[in-house]
Amino acid sequence: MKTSYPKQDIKVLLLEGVSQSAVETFRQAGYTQIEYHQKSLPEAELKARVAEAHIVGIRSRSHLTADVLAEAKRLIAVGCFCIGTNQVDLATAKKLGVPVFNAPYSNTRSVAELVLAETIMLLRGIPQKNALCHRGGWTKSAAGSYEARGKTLGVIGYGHIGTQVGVLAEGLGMQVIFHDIETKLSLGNARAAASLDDLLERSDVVTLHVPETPATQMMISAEQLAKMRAGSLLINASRGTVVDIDALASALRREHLAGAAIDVFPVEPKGNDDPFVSPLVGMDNVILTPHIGGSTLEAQDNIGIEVAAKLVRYSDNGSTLSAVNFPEVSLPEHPKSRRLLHIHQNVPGVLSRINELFSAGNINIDAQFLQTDPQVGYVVIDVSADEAQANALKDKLAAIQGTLRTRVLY
Ligand SMILES: NC(=O)c1ccc[n+]([C@@H]2O[C@H](COP(=O)([O-])OP(=O)(O)OC[C@H]3O[C@@H](n4cnc5c(N)ncnc54)[C@H](O)[C@@H]3O)[C@@H](O)[C@H]2O)c1
Ligand SMILES: O=C(O)CC[C@@H](O)C(=O)O
Repeated sequence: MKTSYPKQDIKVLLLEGVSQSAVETFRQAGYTQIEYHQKSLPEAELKARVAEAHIVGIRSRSHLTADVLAEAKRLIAVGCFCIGTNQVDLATAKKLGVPVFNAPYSNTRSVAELVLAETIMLLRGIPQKNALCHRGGWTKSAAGSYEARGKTLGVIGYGHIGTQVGVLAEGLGMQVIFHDIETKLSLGNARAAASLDDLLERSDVVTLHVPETPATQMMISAEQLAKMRAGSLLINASRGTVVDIDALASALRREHLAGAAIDVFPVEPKGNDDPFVSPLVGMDNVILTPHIGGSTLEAQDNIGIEVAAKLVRYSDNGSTLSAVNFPEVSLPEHPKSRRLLHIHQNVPGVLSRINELFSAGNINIDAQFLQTDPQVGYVVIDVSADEAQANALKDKLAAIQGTLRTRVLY
């Protein structure tokens, strides 16, 4: 059956070197117009490219702000080929009728493994020993070197990654305590700390696994660092805005903290050719990594398939299951019907005007799916109609006041 919007007309823009598995997933689904960039784009170019695109795929460096999204007149959906979605103005995307998808679990294990490795390295003082050996030095000594066994790991943000870190750390014989804003089921022998301060005061190693939100901005500042135990260690593989990096540098210089492992920074280079600047550069007891917590081939390959498949499913079938900013519907295929999508502001009267259109046109509705949230309504209507009727209906649907987006899928 011919669609009103053939796949070969749908432009897919993929940025930041997302895995080739994403490209392959789009190709296998019949999408041919795929523009691929290894890097993020400067804002003016990003706006120009997004203005042409129907589907945009990014990682953590491309910021889809309200300004950028204002250019995105044709945009159907956004894919974040990662876990974090803080780089997209989700509320604006929703107001524009654009669902945003991500891969909420695909790199969880990769981050957890790195954090576990860093915990051991930091406890043994390996970063500074390694640095000294590279300079021709030799510090064969047990001073400042500890086993992980029996030490307390404080996990801040006990979600997918935090729980995995906790489980792996228990395997090493560590005691795990955690702090979260939600009540969480403890895995293994992990226990909730009484408060963030309680966690900071009791932990030998503190690891951060919170999302970037207004509440987590600078949640570890001078005051919190001062509450950490003398000689303790900090790991941040969450978001750069969560830690006051100058205060951390100062705590390390004063040797209040014995070391740190930092993967994410308040300002990160736009690409691999840009310089990296941080007050932590040159500190031998700090492991610095270029935001690669989730960058393993396994994770990137899985993320490419998962997010591309979600975008294809939405574009082909209308399903929004697991969208992070949008009413979720999981739709069956009705190949004998025509499928129309209507995304609208959730204000009284829109649905009745939609239904009036079908009854006035004497069009039989085979199935109808509706999901709303306080701002947006998403209705999918399967009808017995020919192509011309479906396209005429689409135009009438588009004229209903409050309409954000409408399409004929097939
Ligand atoms: N370094 C990397 O490459 C990398 C890779 C993946 C994810 N991340 C980051 O890690 C974050 C966590 O990932 P996840 O999959 O575990 O997310 P998640 O949503 O499963 O878990 C986050 C947890 O943090 C808790 N939380 C939120 N606000 C909090 C607050 N103010 N105080 C305490 N707890 C709070 C939530 O309740 C939740 O349990 C992501 O949002 C992303 O920013 C980084
Ligand atoms: O791949 C990226 O750029 C981001 C990785 C990580 O921070 C995530 O949110 O999944």
